[in-house]
Amino acid sequence: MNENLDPSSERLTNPEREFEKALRPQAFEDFTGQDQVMENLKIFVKAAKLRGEALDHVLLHGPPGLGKTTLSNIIANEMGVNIKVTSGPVLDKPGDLAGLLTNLDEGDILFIDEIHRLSPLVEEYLYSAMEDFKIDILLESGPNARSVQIGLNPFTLIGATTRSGLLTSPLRARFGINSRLAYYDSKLLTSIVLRSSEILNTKITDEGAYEIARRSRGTPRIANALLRRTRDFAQIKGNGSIDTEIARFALTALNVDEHGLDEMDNKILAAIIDKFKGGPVGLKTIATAVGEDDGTIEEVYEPFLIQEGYLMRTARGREVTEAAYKHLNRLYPGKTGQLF
Ligand SMILES: Nc1ncnc2c1ncn2[C@@H]1O[C@H](COP(=O)(O)OP(=O)(O)OP(=O)(O)O)[C@@H](O)[C@H]1O
Ligand SMILES: [Mg+2]
Repeated sequence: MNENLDPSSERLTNPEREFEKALRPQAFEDFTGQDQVMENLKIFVKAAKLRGEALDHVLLHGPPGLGKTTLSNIIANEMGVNIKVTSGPVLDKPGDLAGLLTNLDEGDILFIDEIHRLSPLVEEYLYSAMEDFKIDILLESGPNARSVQIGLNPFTLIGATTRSGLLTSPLRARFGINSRLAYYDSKLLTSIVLRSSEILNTKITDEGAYEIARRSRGTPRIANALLRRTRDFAQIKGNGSIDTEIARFALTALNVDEHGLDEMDNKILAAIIDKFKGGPVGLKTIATAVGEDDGTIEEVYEPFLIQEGYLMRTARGREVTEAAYKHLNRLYPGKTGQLF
């Protein structure tokens, strides 16, 4: 897969990160889509502000690039509070967390990205902080060591995860607000592409924007990345503005197919068909066959392939659908058990 189009933010290059920042919506009204989630959040934020209280803890989950980090920053802006950002793997001892928590002002937000990767020790430490706004701190060490409980300012924890299935139930239960972000449809992504083009000062036709949008795996981050690449093609191969023709040319050159599946999507489907007779086959086996991490396949690629009807998750493993055979121009052997 082209590394710049990788939907997972961990692998973004520096210019990509800068670009994301510039395009990131700052207020509720700039954020497109996720209507149900947004409607609720707006109410919760408004109510918390009216009462002059910290917002309840928020868990945001969903595939990479759909707006979890963006939304957390928007919530901080709308609440008019500070946001401190950290992530699960970075917090390796309770002490790290204590330092962050004791520095929060009333109502502030602590954003923990990849919250499914907290160590059990840190996670447990978080429980009383979230529930009672209290933590235990160890004073001195050795024989004189004793722990004292200190109170924290009421704060809001926002946790983001691409893998909510890996959260423990005690942690999950401590979030009052639990929002799942879904893939965006082409219409919403078209408006996101149009908005981004305006910020980037790039001319684009509605049809050109739609062409990029419908091939972006339902993901704003990918739509923006494809827009950026397409803009390069428009500058070098055209007159700088983007229309359908330039968009098609660029997307083909970037190995994004007609249906918006990228190289890894197609590799996964092809492996299941060609090596495992269409499945069912286990996730780990697929991962080995395509040379990708099984967690990444499960959290990044699979949800979209399932949503688009190319793949099914069954009790016996992953199976491709007839649509996958058609998509890859392979002869469909019929359903299992009805082989001719
Ligand atoms: N609803 C939206 N409207 C406009 N732009 C959006 C929207 N959601 C996301 N974006 C754009 O997509 C980019 C990626 O979003 P963001 O970083 O918030 O995703 P994420 O869910 O946190 O991903 P990850 O799981 O990889 O951390 C942002 O820079 C932003 O510009
Ligand atoms: Mg993020």
